[in-house]
Amino acid sequence: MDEKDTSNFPIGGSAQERGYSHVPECYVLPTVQRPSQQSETVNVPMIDLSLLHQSPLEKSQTIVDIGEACRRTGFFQIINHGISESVMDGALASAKDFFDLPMEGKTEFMSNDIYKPVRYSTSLKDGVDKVQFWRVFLKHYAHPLEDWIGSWPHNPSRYREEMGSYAIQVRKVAIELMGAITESLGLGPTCMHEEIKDGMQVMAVNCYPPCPQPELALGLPPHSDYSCITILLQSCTGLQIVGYEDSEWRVVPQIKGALEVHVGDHFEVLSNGLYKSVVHRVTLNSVQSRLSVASLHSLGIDVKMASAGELVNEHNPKGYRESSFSDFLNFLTDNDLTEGRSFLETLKIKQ
Ligand SMILES: O=C(O)CCC(=O)C(=O)O
Ligand SMILES: [Fe+2]
Repeated sequence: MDEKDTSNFPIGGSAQERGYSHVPECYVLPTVQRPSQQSETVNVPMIDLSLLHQSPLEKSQTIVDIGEACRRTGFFQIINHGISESVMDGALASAKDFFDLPMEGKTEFMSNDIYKPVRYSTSLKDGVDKVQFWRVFLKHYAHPLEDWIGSWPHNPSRYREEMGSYAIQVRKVAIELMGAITESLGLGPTCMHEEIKDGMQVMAVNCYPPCPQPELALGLPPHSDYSCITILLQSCTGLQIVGYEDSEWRVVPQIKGALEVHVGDHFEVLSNGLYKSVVHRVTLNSVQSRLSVASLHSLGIDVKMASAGELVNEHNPKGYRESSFSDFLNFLTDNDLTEGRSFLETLKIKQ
């Protein structure tokens, strides 16, 4: 997620250090938006990515399973994706070290300018009476890595190497998955291959501090990602997705070594609505900080995503306007996602 932010609250440190625990009323969400503390765990489809490299039969069944998951929930988990646990642990550990730096180490990246390719900011809103979304984040472009890594934090010293190594590996997985998804749509594995290969990778490195009353606040409000797909690495549970059939929020389980995959808005558009961009949110806990690294993959900044002609017909007429990543950024300058505005809704063509 990306968002415009109006906070001037000092970022970093524990909730207590920031003084939130003294004024608990200031972050309460309206009752209907508060997270239930008894949410069930979602039964997430699990895809073994190594099967894409096995027999033609196993490969084609895996592509069918991926398509089914994109259609039913817009969400699945992957195992045997080829990224080692040490690389994933390194990304989370270097993120933690960055957020743990004293304020002076982070201020140079602090910005609310959503067009900046590297920025550090917060969703902790310091309005007169609302501090509802407890997230600090570092966001940076990541592809081509050599163009951007020089502007990433140089402190902690491990950051560039460890986050960079994860960035390269997760992008490889994303490219393979995007090919499998276009194939599952009947568009072939090389559909938009060049545009995808030259596309953007934006990494949202998120930290959710412990919240003294997690039942009254959220880490991130409900949203879908603008991307084609997002691959998410998390340090502990907290992510929830909403069921299409019953609108219930359910907890995404944390499975060691697995990564989460979200269908984003741009693949809902490409599929002309056959696949669903998953609506998700982040809940908090009172005990530990939660870290996540969301890697968002899209076409080039000004390259428009349109619904595939093959998927538009009299039974399924064109449902979406075309748009690019920069259209999304322009949308954000006038709209606040934390107030429930949705980019995808603006793309829908009313029949
Ligand atoms: O922290 C998470 O689990 C989700 C992050 C997310 O949804 C985002 O950065 O868009
Ligand atoms: Fe997201």
